[in-house]
Amino acid sequence: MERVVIVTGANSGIGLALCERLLTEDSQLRLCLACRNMQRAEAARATLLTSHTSAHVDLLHLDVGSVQSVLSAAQEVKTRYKRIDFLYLNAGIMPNPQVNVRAFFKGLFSRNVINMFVTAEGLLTQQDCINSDGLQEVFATNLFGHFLMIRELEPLLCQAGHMSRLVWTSSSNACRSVFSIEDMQHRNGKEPYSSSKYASDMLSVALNRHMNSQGLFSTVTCPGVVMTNLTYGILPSFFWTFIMPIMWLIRTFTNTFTLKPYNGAEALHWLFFQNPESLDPRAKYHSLTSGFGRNYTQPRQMDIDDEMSDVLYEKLLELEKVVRRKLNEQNANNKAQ
Ligand SMILES: NC(=O)C1=CN([C@@H]2O[C@H](COP(=O)(O)OP(=O)(O)OC[C@H]3O[C@@H](n4cnc5c(N)ncnc54)[C@H](OP(=O)(O)O)[C@@H]3O)[C@@H](O)[C@H]2O)C=CC1
Ligand SMILES: CC(C)CCC[C@@H](C)[C@H]1CC[C@H]2C3=C(CC[C@]12C)[C@@]1(C)CCC(=O)[C@@H](C)[C@@H]1CC3
Repeated sequence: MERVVIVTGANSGIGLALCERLLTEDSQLRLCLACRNMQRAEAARATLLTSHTSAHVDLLHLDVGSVQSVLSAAQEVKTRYKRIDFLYLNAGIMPNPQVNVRAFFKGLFSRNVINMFVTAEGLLTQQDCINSDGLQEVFATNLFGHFLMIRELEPLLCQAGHMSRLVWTSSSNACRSVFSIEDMQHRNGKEPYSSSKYASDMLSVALNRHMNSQGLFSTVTCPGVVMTNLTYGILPSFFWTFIMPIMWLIRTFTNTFTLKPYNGAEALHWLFFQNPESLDPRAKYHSLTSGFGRNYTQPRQMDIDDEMSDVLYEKLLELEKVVRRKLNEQNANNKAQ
């Protein structure tokens, strides 16, 4: 039976590179690109079909930052497929990023310099906003929409005698000290991206505890620093081109400067071939590229508290109830009018 693989945010960057790599390995896949912009999704599909002419590539309209869109998309998935083998939770945003140039130059001459280039800890802030569901946009896109999608697709992900997989594109920018369980949406902070990525790491740990017995396994990855639309939103592409020789040099010290989307997708691709029971649920699987350009995957332990990850899971379930209630009320009001 052909395997069904859904990738969110598949129309560009790491998501698109993953699709390309998966089709190269298995042309029998049923690959579904879940994207918010159908024009960009069509273009990505056309690119994939140019190199894989007989591939099965479906499109799904999904704005993962909108509750209504997630519910409609999940409904559509249930009519199309009987089972999901892999759900790659890759879509992500970092809106209005600001680089703290002072902290950067201070870090450059500190003992922490390598860590600064790997994690960007303390270097980046973002301006978040509230979306039409009343949720913080970064939290809604990077975490909650994906959570809701998983909940909706449980019947297709948890099937007797079969193992299904969730794979998160997290980040080494995920930081425990930035996340607060009392403010899981990060309404009061300036690092919503880092907070949302740490939350996805915790959610993955909690999902494994709650869902492994039903055949659902979750894994977290970090693609490294990759030149994509996300990084071009931090600094313009000409700047990155200008500092490229320095980035190649940094690669010889850290291996986390994977730079190309193909390299950044390494861990996502590697996980596709692993037995989920042999993976460490508390590890983040990093895509790495050596100074000589060799790609490989390496697990690194995450700094996660089991108790806090369970509290987060419960809080997400509570929020799910609230947003569903709100949506039902809205729909009832619309009908009454
Ligand atoms: N680049 C890097 O250095 C790193 C990236 N990551 C993570 O990798 C993932 C992929 O990002 P990357 O490839 O770099 O950047 P891109 O911006 O190229 O890719 C992000 C993808 O997510 C999609 N997306 C964004 N918001 C939504 C939404 N609301 N609904 C559906 N799709 C959405 C984008 O669609 P659209 O084209 O319509 O905007 C795009 O396809 C992200 O989760 C990011 O946080 C992690 C660490 C480092
Ligand atoms: C002269 C300039 C002020 C130089 C600034 C360099 C920074 C913009 C980069 C240094 C480390 C980079 C980095 C990321 C973005 C760009 C830097 C801050 C990420 C945060 C991109 C997205 C991620 O998820 C992380 C894994 C990256 C970590 C390193």
